[in-house]
Amino acid sequence: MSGPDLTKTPATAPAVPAPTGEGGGALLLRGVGMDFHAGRRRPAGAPAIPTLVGVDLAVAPGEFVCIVGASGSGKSTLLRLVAGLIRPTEGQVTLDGRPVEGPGPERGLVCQSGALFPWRTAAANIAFGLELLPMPRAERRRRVAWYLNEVGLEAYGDRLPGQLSGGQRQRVAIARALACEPRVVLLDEPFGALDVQTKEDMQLFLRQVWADTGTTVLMVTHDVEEAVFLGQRVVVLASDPGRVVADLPVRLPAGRDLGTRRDPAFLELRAEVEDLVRLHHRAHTSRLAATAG
Ligand SMILES: Nc1ncnc2c1ncn2[C@@H]1O[C@H](COP(=O)(O)OP(=O)(O)OP(=O)(O)O)[C@@H](O)[C@H]1O
Repeated sequence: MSGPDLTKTPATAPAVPAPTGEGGGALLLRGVGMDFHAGRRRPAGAPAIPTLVGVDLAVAPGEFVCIVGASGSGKSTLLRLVAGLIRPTEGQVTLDGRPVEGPGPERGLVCQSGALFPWRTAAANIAFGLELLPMPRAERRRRVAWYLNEVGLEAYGDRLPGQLSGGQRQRVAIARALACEPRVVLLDEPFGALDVQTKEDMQLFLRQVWADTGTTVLMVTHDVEEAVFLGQRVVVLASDPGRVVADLPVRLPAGRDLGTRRDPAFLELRAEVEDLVRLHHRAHTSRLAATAG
């Protein structure tokens, strides 16, 4: 993986060394299970089946892994467990050998809506996480400038989120997550709300940012094409209970462009993953029908 492109650093902002993946980012889920109602009275109508069971997943430092699966298969739950927003009822999540016990700056989360602070400018949004870290003000300013530049928004630092397009807002959200130089970036359907063209641009942009920073990426998407285009591996979840049913390597060149989508290897893997998602979705809906009947 290449290092950061320092030629892109603005004259006013000396280069901030970006993470290279050598600083860690090894994620391990061992026997992870999540039952939201464990040990509590189950609310009427709540499913008796746990959300996730027996999830084993290893992500190497600097790897880009995508998770796909039908709606309700537990994709977001898995990401929230890794983010430390919720604790598993079974098993353990570790980052570089240390148990994940809550949120932390070494794991940056980006969700579909971006969730920017509407009263803060783009630059101030990116600065937010840095303000919580012990860091001289000049260093914070340098990092904000570097990441604004990295996401191609150096001219937009003073804009409020309401004055940015959807794609620009997501770029700010990604820059905000990256600015703390996390060992792992967690992305939950980050481009789900964007139009097709902007989504394609953002996918290319994300591959570039990943190549520049070398950070580990774990991304949830329901878009199989996006997962195969972006990931080095695609993990497929099935529902009821949510579990891993496939973990497939993406054997495509590292330098991906829009032509990659016409590569026979791409088309073959996309079809294989779509079939798996469909198969497990059908099995799920027939189980529901049988229960209702
Ligand atoms: N806080 C919660 N309390 C109870 N159940 C929950 C909670 N969060 C999620 N669930 C349940 O866990 C299951 C998986 O939800 P999750 O959002 O992880 O799925 P998903 O695969 O991300 O779905 P989608 O693709 O529709 O976003 C669902 O049945 C959902 O109702």
